[in-house]
Amino acid sequence: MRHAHTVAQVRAAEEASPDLASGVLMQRAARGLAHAVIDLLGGAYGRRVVLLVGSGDNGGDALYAGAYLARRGALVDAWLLSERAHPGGLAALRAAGGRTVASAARADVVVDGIVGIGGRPGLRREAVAACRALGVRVGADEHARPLVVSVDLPSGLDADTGRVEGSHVMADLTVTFGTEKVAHLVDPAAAACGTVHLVDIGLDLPAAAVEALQQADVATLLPVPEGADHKYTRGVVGVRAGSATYPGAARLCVAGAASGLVGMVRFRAVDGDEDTARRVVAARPEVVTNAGRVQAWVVGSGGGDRAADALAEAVGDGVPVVVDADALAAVDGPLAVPAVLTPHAGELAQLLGMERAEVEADQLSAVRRAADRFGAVVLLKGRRTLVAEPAGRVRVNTTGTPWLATAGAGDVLAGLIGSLLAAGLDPFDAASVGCWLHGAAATAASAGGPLTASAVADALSAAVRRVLPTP
Ligand SMILES: NC(=O)C1=CN([C@@H]2O[C@H](COP(=O)(O)OP(=O)(O)OC[C@H]3O[C@@H](n4cnc5c(N)ncnc54)[C@H](O)[C@@H]3O)[C@@H](O)[C@H]2O)[C@@H](O)CC1
Ligand SMILES: Nc1ncnc2c1ncn2[C@@H]1O[C@H](COP(=O)(O)OP(=O)(O)O)[C@@H](O)[C@H]1O
Ligand SMILES: [K+]
Repeated sequence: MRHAHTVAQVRAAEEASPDLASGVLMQRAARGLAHAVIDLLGGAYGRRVVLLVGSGDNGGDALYAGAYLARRGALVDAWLLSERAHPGGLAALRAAGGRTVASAARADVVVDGIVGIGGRPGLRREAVAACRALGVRVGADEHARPLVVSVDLPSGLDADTGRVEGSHVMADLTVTFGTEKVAHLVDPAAAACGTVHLVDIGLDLPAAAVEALQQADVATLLPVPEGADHKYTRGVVGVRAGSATYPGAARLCVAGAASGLVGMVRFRAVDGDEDTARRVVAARPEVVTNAGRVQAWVVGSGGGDRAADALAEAVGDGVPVVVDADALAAVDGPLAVPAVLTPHAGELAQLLGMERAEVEADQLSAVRRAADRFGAVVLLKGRRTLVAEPAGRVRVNTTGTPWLATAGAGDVLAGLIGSLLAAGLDPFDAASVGCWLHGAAATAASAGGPLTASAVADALSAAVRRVLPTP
């Protein structure tokens, strides 16, 4: 599991550490930072390193790491952006042969120690000017540039929210300490961090604010059939998706449900259209289309005008339900059954009465608000899909590829989550394991190239197999 904590949690853990006062925490941080820079550059000797140094301990980390790099033969210049700089770090850098400079134009790597978790969002004018002089991207501008390593957090980001306000550094690599921060995992801030490398400095931390499943976590959560299981004990997932207008959505949702994680998939067309059902069975002969019991329903993908009725009928069955696409419009408060709502940003904006841009700018608070208001697990789809439950836990998904942004991919995801619910996972685990597998299948099927929703569905069984221990 990857964990992200808030600044307040990190501060409290640092205060409680016996190694804070002696400066040992900072030494661990700086050494980890220096090693990450050496790994990135493939060595230190002869490399031109410019440190951008702010007034706080974030600048101190950069200075001590600079001293370490200078001792290994790097040419290290520290550009001090404030009249104050960490005195111990400055002395260490000078003793190692590093220099302080008032400007610089060229570097193999820029180490961004302007501001870390102690900063307010946005960059000051001098910091923006220094970044520009060195070709460090601040926000969306693009030009030829050196590698940029941010210390703890790309300067200018808000550590706790995932929001972006004002200018900020765009990093290739962010080296963080003790634990990840929310901004490392949650978009849009996460998109500014590049690769995130965590250095353990020995902090003792409480439960995380945000977490991200890793393959090992998915392996422990996956439903695996046992000796005496039969198809009904493994679970039956019901799909009420597609319509005469959108018959493809029915097939894609069923394909997501039919990756083999449940004993049976039962399909019912939302508008009762027999043609849709026939086409689903033609594509997937293992799917049954008669009425009967299910352990979870998926409702709404491509469901057209009758999705609200289909949702009401599914809820009437008293089993957990995945509410997707057209059925989301019928949700105006908590449902009578455990539910996973699967909106993209536009659908979540409608659910909350907000603008889409507001949801995209503050994804974490929007998904938390929706989980609280609808008393359900809410999965907000995007590059970094978020899964929130009413009790406050949040997971962020880090698998996938931008090629997954393709029509019908959401139908596959809804079916997959439904199958995990029917197999017995609770809604929070079903949603977060579902988007992890969906992203992993997409990455494998894409292999760096174009992707269709059908290809994602076809790759699901193999993605599950890769997670399971080898027999
Ligand atoms: N406390 C500890 O034990 C450890 C702290 N560490 C480092 O310490 C950092 C936190 O240090 P600080 O609490 O000194 O805070 P920072 O160094 O993150 O920032 C505070 C300083 O930046 C200035 N500042 C605030 N907003 C700014 C902005 N938008 N633009 C430019 N300057 C701004 C403030 O005037 C203040 O002097 C962490 O991010 C991490 O890098 C690490 O060394 C690990 C151990
Ligand atoms: N930039 C991106 N990078 C990775 N995955 C993405 C990106 N944009 C969207 N996705 C994923 O693609 C899928 C799109 O689903 P959705 O918007 O519901 O499409 P549809 O309604 O056509 O099925 C979601 O799983 C979402 O998380
Ligand atoms: K920084």
